[in-house]
Amino acid sequence: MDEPVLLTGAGGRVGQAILRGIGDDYDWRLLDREPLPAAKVPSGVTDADRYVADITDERAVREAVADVGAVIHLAGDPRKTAPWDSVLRNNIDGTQVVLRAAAEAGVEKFAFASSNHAVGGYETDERTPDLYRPEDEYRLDGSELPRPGNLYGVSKAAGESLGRFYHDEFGMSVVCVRIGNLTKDHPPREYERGQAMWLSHRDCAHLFDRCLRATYGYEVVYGISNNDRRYYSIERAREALGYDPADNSADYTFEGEPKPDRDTETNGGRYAVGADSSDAAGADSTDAGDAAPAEPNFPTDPDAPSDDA
Ligand SMILES: NC(=O)C1=CN([C@@H]2O[C@H](COP(=O)(O)OP(=O)(O)OC[C@H]3O[C@@H](n4cnc5c(N)ncnc54)[C@H](O)[C@@H]3O)[C@@H](O)[C@H]2O)C=CC1
Ligand SMILES: O=C1O[C@H](COP(=O)(O)O)[C@@H](O)[C@H](O)[C@H]1O
Repeated sequence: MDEPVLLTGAGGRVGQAILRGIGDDYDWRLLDREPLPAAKVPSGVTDADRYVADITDERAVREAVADVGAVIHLAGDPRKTAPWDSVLRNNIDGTQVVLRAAAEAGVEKFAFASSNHAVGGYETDERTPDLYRPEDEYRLDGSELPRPGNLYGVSKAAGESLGRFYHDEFGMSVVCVRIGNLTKDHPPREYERGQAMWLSHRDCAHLFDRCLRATYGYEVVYGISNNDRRYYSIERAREALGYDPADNSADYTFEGEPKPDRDTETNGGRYAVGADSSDAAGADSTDAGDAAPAEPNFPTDPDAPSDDA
C-alpha cells in the first residue's frame, strides 16, 4: 500500500496491538479523540498525521481520509454493557461518518472492527458451555445472520450492514473483522469463552496487515487466534485474506501460564509482524495486559474480566 493508512481509535488496545506489530510498515494517519502520547505513536508519524478528533465530526474525518489508500476503523465504545445513546453515537453514527467519508474520498480498502458480540445470541443455554470446549464441533463461519446478544452487538451488526452498503454503492473493499478477545502475552485467564475467542497481539497485527494487503470485495471474518477451543471458523479469514495465525490458547494453562512443552516455533518466521515486543512503537514497557486505558473514555465495563478486559 503506497498511500497512507488511516487508523481510527489508534490509542486503544487494538490500535496499539496493530501499531506495535506493523507500525513501521505503513505511512499512518492516526485519529483518536484523545491526544496520543509519544509512546503510542510509531517513530515515523509526524504531528501533521495525528488527528485529535471525534469520528462524528464530519469535517475532521473528511480531512483525515483525504488521499489515504485504506482505513482501519476501530474507534467506538467497546463495552458490551454500553447504553444505546453511546453506541448510537460512537458506533453507528461514527462508523457511518467514517465509511461515507472514505467511500466519497475513493479509499480502496476499509477494515471495520466488528465484534463477537454481533453474534453473541448463538451462545444459547443449550450450546453453552460445551461450545467453548475443544471437542465441540459447532462453528460460526461469518455467513450466518448477525444475532447480537446486547445493544453493543446490535451496533456492530449495524456497522457490518453499513459496510455492505458502502461496498455495494461505491465499490470500496470492506472487511468486517468480528474480533474475539484481545489480550497480550496470554489468553484470558480462567475464562473458557475468552480462551475460545482469544486473539493474541501478534495475530491481531498480522490479521489487520492482511486486511490491508489482500484483495477482496465484502467479507465478514472472525478475528481469533488458531485456538483448539473455538466456535468461530477462521477458514474465511485464511481464504479471503491469507490470515495465518501463530498463537493458540491451548499452548497456555487454564490459568494463562505458558505450558512448558508448547511449540514456541509455531509459525516462526512465516510472517514478520514481530512478536509481542512492547517497545516496537515505544510502548509502555509496564503494560502487563489489555486492561482498559488508565483514563478510560468510557466508564469501566463492570462485567469485564479483571485483568483481561
Ligand atoms: N479489545 C477487544 O477484545 C475487542 C475490541 N473490539 C472492537 O475494536 C475496537 C477497538 O477496541 P479497543 O481497542 O479494545 O477499545 P479501546 O477503548 O481500548 O480503544 C478505543 C479507542 O477509540 C477512541 N474513541 C472512542 N470513541 C471515539 C470517538 N467517538 N471518536 C474518536 N475516537 C474514539 C478512544 O479514545 C480509544 O482510544 C472497538 O470498536 C471495539 O468494539 C471488538 C471485539 C473485541
Ligand atoms: O467486543 C468485545 O468483546 C471482548 C470479549 O468479550 P467478553 O464478553 O468476553 O468480555 C471484550 O473484551 C471487548 O471489550 C469488547 O469490545
